[in-house]
Amino acid sequence: RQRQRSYPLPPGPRRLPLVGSILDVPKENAHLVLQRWSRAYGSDVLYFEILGTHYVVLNSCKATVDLFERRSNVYSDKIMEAQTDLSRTGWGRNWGMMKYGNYWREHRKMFHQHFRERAVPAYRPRSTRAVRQMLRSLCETPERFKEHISFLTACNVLGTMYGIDVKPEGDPILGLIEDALRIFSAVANPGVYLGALVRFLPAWFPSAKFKRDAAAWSPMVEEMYLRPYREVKAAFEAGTAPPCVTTEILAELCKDRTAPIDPILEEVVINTVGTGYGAAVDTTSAALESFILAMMLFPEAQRLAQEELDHVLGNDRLPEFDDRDSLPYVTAIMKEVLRWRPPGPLGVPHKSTRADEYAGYYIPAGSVIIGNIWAILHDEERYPDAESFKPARFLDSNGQLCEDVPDAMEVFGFGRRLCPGRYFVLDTIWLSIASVLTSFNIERPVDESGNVIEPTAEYTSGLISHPLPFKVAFKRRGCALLDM
Ligand code: HEM
Repeated sequence: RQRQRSYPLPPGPRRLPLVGSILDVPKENAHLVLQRWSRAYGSDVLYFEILGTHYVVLNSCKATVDLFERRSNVYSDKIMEAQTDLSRTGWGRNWGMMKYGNYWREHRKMFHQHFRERAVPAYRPRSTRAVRQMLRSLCETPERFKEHISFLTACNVLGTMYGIDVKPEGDPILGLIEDALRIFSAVANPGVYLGALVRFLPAWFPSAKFKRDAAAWSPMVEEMYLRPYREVKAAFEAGTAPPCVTTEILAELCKDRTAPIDPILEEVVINTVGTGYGAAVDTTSAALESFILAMMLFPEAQRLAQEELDHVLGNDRLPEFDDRDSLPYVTAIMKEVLRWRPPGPLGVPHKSTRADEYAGYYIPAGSVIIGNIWAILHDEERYPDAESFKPARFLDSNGQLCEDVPDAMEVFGFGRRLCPGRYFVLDTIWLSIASVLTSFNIERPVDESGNVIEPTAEYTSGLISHPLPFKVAFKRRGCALLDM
């Protein structure tokens, strides 16, 4: 109370009695509106309130470093229990939304052991196979490129996590995941089911549709977590488990493979691997869809990357991970894709655990703290001409990756909750970009009358933002596919 008296709240939209800023909070493209508010109020820290819940938005890299990193003991909590009520939907197992503390730490430690920088090269052979499968599918049915991208990511992650070889058509596990992820993206959209609204409304109230939806969704999400785990565990007990992260974890935990696992620890295993693939599939697909869109919209960047690839590979083989150091422009394209259209423009909100003061403003305890990844990656001071697609911004005058420019890695979030899958996914995205550009020219398609079809280049709103459906022409190049 003392602090509250000494410092004002950060600036933000009008607040009405009881309901707060409910009328002004955007439901669509919230990242853009929050970025605009920052300019309008002349502050990189904003505040709004809905039905008594405090929201603080950080719109600059400096503010996110100052709070999420330098004061991580206060700003590493998540909002699931208190605001979004995700646990009602079955997504309570998602440790990316879990309360900061020892239980979350156990998940993070287990995951980190298998996805730290030095661990991920072990997964590269599988990723390479998955990327090559995607190239074959793109040759056969290029118009279904979105499905091929989803299949690549699902195949790669499910294979790595559970050793599952998913079927290209009608795989029941894939269907289950897609349904569960659709639920997650919808309910976790900060603009749709703003938690405070949900919590205080009775179930029959039209806006409380969430509560009814949640009850129906819960068994489906639970099944998504349990079914693949149980399959691997049964195979592990029978001594036939495929090599994968789950098998490795089980082997670490059980000296004797038929010995029972401590039930609390087993829950941690189920959540750790299950959340991993949930967190990976949609984000990776969104990034690769944006890559395809960018190549169509910015042909010069595509041409320069292909020149580099042809020079290094001689146009007679596909790229390998070992080629990475010789292909800096391809790496720059990857960074620019993630910067230009970050898959999660508002990241995953954190929560403050005590009252604080920052930049002369009061931040109430229990505030939802949103790091606006979009605003940071479109900050004109750090990325001049930010809306343009310019991979060269990451390169020095010799065309090498430059250490001194911001590297857009805020796309993976902040502080102690920073995405632990980043090394793994950067591998997948890099190899996909290098392989697709080696094998195809990506062009705007033409209709039957020969007119070029322009994409809308618009995006969905939600926790993960995808380009709206668009058409594209993949034209095969050279003999690069011969050794597939
Ligand atoms: C381009 C792809 C990806 C993007 C843009 C991305 C982005 C993010 C972001 C923004 C967060 C929240 C960070 C925060 O709270 O500040 C996060 C968390 C997380 N990500 Fe990723 N991610 C990607 C891929 C992956 C992959 C492939 C995996 C797994 C293999 C993964 C696993 C996780 C997990 C488990 C968390 C929760 C971490 C925690 O709360 O401690 N992500 N990711």
